[in-house]
Amino acid sequence: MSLIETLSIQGIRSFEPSRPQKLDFIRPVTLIVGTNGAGKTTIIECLKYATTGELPPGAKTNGSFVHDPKLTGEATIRAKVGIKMIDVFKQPMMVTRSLEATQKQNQRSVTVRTMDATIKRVLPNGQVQSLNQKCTSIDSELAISLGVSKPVLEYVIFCHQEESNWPLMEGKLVKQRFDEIFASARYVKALEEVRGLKKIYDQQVKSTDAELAHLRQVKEEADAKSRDLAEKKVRLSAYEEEKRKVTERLEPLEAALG
Ligand SMILES: Nc1ncnc2c1ncn2[C@@H]1O[C@H](COP(=O)(O)OP(=O)(O)OP(=O)(O)O)[C@@H](O)[C@H]1O
Repeated sequence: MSLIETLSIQGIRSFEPSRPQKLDFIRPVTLIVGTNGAGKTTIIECLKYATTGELPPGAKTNGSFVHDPKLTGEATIRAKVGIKMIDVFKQPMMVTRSLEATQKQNQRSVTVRTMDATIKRVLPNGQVQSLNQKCTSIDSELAISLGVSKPVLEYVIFCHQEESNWPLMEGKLVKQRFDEIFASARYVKALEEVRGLKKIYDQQVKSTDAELAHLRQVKEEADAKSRDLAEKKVRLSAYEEEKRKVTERLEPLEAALG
């Protein structure tokens, strides 16, 4: 089992951009309590963002996930979310994702860019391994390290409160999400591939059967011909024997005739 030990948040919603704030998660369970607007949802959103790379609903378009640049009077706010965890292989690792929100002059909207995502691992030999999104898929690496797939993290464990009713949504979407959660899409794909291969092999069997029938007929003809040849050879050797006997009788007669 993997375990998230700490979460560090900087410059996300009401979490200040000038320094990171750290939360320690305790075992067996950590309760997050606070008044309205205290930042409970933000903590879950940060956990979801750190583990899946997915921003909360609407955050890409209205930029509200990052601390509002208008509140500090700065054009750009750099935000960072990090988790320290123990992976399924019992190795410690750290995940950091950073974002940047820019408030353009004379524009109300804020543009948000994902800047970087890194994983740092302490290997069993004590060496520190560092991976970033330029050299690997951080989301896939994390799913392996956490031992939980991205759809389970996104739709079940860190499901956003605004999306918690998704099982009651339109049937097509519910099926799509269940397929993702149970990873059935790859089985459907594999099944499609197996069906395609079966079609190809069925056609090959059909044409091989037709060829076999033709070859059987050719073999029967060849067998008949070889039987005919053997008969003819027997008759030929009988004729040759008869010819030899006739020649034997003819020779003294020819000699007598002179
Ligand atoms: N872009 C932003 N910049 C700065 N502060 C923000 C930004 N977006 C939201 N906030 C503030 O961050 C806080 C977000 O709180 P959050 O929704 O996480 O609280 P909560 O504890 O889950 O509240 P509730 O119990 O009402 O669900 C609010 O106080 C909100 O005013």
